[in-house]
Amino acid sequence: MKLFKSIFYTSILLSVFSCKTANSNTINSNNIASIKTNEKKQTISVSDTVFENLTDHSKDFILEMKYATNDNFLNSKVYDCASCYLRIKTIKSLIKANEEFLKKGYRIKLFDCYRPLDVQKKMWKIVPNATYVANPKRGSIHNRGGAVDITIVDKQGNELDMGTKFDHFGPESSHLFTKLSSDVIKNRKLLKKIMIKNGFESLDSEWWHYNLKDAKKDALSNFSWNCN
Ligand SMILES: C[C@@H](N)C(=O)N[C@H](C)C(=O)O
Ligand SMILES: [Zn+2]
Repeated sequence: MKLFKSIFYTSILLSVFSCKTANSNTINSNNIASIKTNEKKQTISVSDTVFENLTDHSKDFILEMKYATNDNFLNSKVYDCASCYLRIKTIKSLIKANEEFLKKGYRIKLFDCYRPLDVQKKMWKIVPNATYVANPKRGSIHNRGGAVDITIVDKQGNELDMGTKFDHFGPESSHLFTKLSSDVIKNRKLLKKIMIKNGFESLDSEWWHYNLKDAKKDALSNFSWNCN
């Protein structure tokens, strides 16, 4: 009888324990897995479209945000402060491109990043020419957080010779313009090659402008970033 009782209670204990273990394992593994999956899904979709400050992700860029100064074709400071906001997917591709430049002893200098739609309208009033300024009715990829205006600098911070200044609205700025020194052609080619390799496309008329390929369908924005 004693033996029977001890077998009976032991089997009850074992079954409760195994049931709990199996149950909690199943629940835990399912829940954790699904929560993680959900979190992962959310992280991927949110992080790729959200706007963030480039310098929160990398300090390896040089910023010379021209529209935060009076030294631009508007002759007016149209940004409150010099920050480079972009969608995270643009930041990711830009960092990869910059890593390639760094390996070669160069880095990217930025002249412009995300640009509010109202600033695009101001630009269009001054230069209503879609070769050089995107029509705000359609919007620029800058307004979608997917375009950058850039050049390359060496270890001393000297800009490589690209043949014209940034925002020179003339044929000499075009990738198709050939009456340029071999150095200029080489420098433009280097910029283009690395940017295209990392998910960007060039604009024929402006050697400095690059659009993230995967940004055309993103929404136009008009927010101004916080300067504090
Ligand atoms: C204004 C110039 N820096 C520029 O970015 N032009 C392109 C075409 C744009 O406005 O998208
Ligand atoms: Zn541009």
